[in-house]
Amino acid sequence: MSHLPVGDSQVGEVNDLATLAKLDETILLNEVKVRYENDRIYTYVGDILVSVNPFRDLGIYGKDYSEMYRGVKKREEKPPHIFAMADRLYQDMLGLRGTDAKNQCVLISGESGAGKTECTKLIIKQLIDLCQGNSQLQQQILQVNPLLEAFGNAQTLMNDNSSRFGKYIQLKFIGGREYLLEKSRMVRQSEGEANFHIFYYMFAGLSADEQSRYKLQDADSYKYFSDGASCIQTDGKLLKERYEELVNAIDMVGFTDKEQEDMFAILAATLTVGNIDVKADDIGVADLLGLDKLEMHSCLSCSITFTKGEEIRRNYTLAQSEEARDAVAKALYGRLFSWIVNRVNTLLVPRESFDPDKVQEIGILDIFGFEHFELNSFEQACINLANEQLQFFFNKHIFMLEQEEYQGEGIDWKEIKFVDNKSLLDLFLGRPIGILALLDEESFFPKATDQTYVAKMNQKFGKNSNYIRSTQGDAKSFTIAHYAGHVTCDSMELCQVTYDSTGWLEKNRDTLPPGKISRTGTLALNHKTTKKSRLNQPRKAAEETKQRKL
Ligand SMILES: Nc1ncnc2c1ncn2[C@@H]1O[C@H](COP(=O)(O)OP(=O)(O)OP(=O)(O)O)[C@@H](O)[C@H]1O
Repeated sequence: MSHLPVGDSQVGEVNDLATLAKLDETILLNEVKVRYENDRIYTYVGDILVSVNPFRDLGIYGKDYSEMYRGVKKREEKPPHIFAMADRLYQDMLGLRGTDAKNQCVLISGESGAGKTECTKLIIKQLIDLCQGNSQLQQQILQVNPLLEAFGNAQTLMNDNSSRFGKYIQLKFIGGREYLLEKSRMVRQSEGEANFHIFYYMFAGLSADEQSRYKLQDADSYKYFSDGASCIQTDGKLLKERYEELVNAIDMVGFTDKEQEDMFAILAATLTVGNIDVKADDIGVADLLGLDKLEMHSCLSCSITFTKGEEIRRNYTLAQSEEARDAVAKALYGRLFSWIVNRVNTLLVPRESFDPDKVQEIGILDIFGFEHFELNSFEQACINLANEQLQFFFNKHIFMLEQEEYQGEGIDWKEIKFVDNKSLLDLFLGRPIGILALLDEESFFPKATDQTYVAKMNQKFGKNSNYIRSTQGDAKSFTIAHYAGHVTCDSMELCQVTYDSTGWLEKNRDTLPPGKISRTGTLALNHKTTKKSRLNQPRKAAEETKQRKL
């Protein structure tokens, strides 16, 4: 069916759109739409599998389907399916289709709520079924998702279970890496959005005794629930079930009881950090963190630098103290999350000895999708830039390399036109002058503000076709014409996202009051610092920004 020329086939009947005699954006969208209306959510376009989120159970992921897509010899024999993708990855990794055994990689891309994480889970599920390996290990791997989702996902306006971190999962040589956890969510959430799921599960699931052991107060009293915590009452039953699934997952993956207790103690303390009254002397949460109260208070109220052996103490303004407090909470949560990911990797390393050079792997990259809200901040800019980079990679891989190959082989080929987003990447990543380089530069100047940052951008990028300066005389916002995400907008023009620069400098600095968190659960604050080390902080921020550029 998939090889019918376009003239003989009905719209929606072709499984692989790359086989159509003519394919443009309108035809592609129409084909996918008609297939979707007939519950065919998957469509091939050459090597790519297009998936449309049905938002309902179509009954297509059970054992029967898993069996149907096992060891498929010819892809055309079966309708497109995510399990077919998994089967092909598996066969190619092992060299079962007549080619050399090779490591494989899947890149899953789409806007927020498109179904990327579900696709990731389905691929892992099918790969595990195909391996038929150690059943305890299989179960452990399957439990990693609910665990990471509890700590790394949250309700947003686009998706009730939105991933707020990117992940790259490596199967076989088991391991995972996290990218860019949205730590700012720990301390502030927009209207209609929520903190990370784990906090709500914790209140719904912990017994009264446990809550008192962790010194938890009434959920409504915590300032880090910006939009309230009423869901703990209204959705209590469901949240309790989720808590039980999570505790089961924690056990299955292999965390000890002590580690589990430590996790909840740190979560409770992190939440409590938000209620510190920086103007008052009493910092009760220091006890929860095992810290000296005076030391912690001092750390949140002033900076101390040493110049030529002389101590210079500068009191923070109220806003600076609050920033320092929130930075502690973000660092605690961020490090707890990293610790969990690292611990999962350690716990799931196969026990049998293996030669890393020979181990084949399948990598699955699932990052957050393009975001375009009413209010877009630094997090949206980072997420959208990551999506632009993926799109660039995709364009390069699919169009440019393919065309180069045709040219190299002297094949008569009419050049395909595609939208190249390189100019946008240059706008963001250019050095020495790009949006992020300027942000690093401004983060370095003590007197810089979010407004001076935007003013500099207006001056530097005023003539860039992807940069639109605000016409409102509003010095705090700017607009970017994005390539990624444009199908989510009304027209097929570039998607214009207006970013509000409030807090960008601070978020980019991501300054923790000088000191260190030595290990999860122990925050060793030491607010004495030297002039040199303070000056190094923007550089550290710049290094982290570099890491964010996936
Ligand atoms: N194949 C599917 N069948 C049925 N429902 C689905 C499917 N894929 C996704 N969904 C539904 O859509 C919701 C959103 O999907 P998912 O969380 O995978 O989106 P996402 O692209 O990862 O979003 P984000 O970028 O915000 O993390 C899921 O919670 C699920 O209810």
